[in-house]
Amino acid sequence: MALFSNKFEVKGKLGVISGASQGLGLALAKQLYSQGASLIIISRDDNKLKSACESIRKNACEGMKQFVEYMAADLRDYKSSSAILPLLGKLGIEKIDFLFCCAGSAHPRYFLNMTHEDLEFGLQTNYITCVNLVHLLVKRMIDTNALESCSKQDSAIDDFKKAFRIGAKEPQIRHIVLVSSVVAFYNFIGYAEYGPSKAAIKSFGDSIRQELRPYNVDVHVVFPGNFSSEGYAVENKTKPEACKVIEGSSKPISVDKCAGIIIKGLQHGYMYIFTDFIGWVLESFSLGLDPRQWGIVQVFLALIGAIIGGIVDQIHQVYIQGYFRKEGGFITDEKVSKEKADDTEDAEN
Ligand SMILES: NC(=O)C1=CN([C@@H]2O[C@H](COP(=O)(O)OP(=O)(O)OC[C@H]3O[C@@H](n4cnc5c(N)ncnc54)[C@H](OP(=O)(O)O)[C@@H]3O)[C@@H](O)[C@H]2O)C=CC1
Ligand SMILES: CCCCCCCCCCCCCCCC(=O)[C@@H](N)CO
Repeated sequence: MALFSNKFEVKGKLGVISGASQGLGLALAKQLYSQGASLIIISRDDNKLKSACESIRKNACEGMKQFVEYMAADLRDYKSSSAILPLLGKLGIEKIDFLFCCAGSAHPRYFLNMTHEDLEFGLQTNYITCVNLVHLLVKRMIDTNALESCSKQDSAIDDFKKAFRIGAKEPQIRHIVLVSSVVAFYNFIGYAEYGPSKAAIKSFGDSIRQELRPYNVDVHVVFPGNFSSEGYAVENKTKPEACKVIEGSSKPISVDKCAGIIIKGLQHGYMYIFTDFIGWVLESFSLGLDPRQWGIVQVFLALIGAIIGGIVDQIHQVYIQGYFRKEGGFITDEKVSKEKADDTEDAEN
């Protein structure tokens, strides 16, 4: 007997997942496929996509007629990404039931060592890939009949009931899931190329959640802490030590565990989903007009955050001062990679 009504039932449904050739996107695809969904996965690399489809198919749901297809496209480029539309036509797909935007990557380093290409790459890869795909598919998700049940004579009570889906039989809700990061609530050294794009995803999600709800589309934003994916291994190669120290409270979890937490959060109907405690705490510290999870507790945490937040930031600032002093001033990327090489050498001896 389920303790709550599942607000994210995917059996027999069709979903699109970007960034699903590896990492979180692939882990989500496997779990959703095992729950009976059919999928179209999108990323750039054809070979990675082919092997991802094979590994997804190994998780077939007993007795379900389902499929997994892929499209290779660089989602930074709107024109080539729009090939998803004729692909849907070819597959005879009218409507998409859920969309996960997982494409993205972090390349943490010192801002003083970043090139403008690094900064542009970060924005394109983390923000534009998300907005392009949502823009391309949203009209295949909205329920254009939903507003027909409203009439000009409706009262404010009727609006309230419709906004909170009270009374009427549960309409079919479709879901857009945007993957941001904990750094959207608190950014720090090393993530100048990455954090702003993740904060932009939060803001983008907040805007379209308001606009799309009357069309029976729920927009969720996921704020993962660290998890051990291929991307996480890559980002740690350039991540400054100071960045690792500050994000230390976000211990990396497995990518499968992360995917499981996200799907559970969607089934509970959360609009904001966190994969570790510190992410939920940091949202509480900057609650504003955001959706809540254990809202009463978050309000008390917001007060605590208002009191100690400034002190925590000053502690980090003093730490950075000492870090640079010990490093002897300006830290170049060469120095960082030499540090890594020395570490590896020490480890091997
Ligand atoms: N790992 C972590 O600790 C955290 C990660 N996140 C976020 O979660 C998401 C998934 O992370 P993770 O699994 O670690 O990432 P990975 O780097 O392991 O995988 C990223 C995926 O995105 C695809 N991708 C990258 N660029 C593009 C592009 N321009 N167009 C289409 N597809 C693209 C890649 O495929 P291909 O190379 O074939 O294009 C790959 O499938 C990312 O948005 C990341 O920022 C958030 C918080 C923590
Ligand atoms: C009392 C409260 C004190 C708060 C102290 C501050 C803690 C900051 C934790 C930040 C965790 C950031 C995880 C980033 C994950 C990510 O997105 C990267 N792996 C890129 O992929």
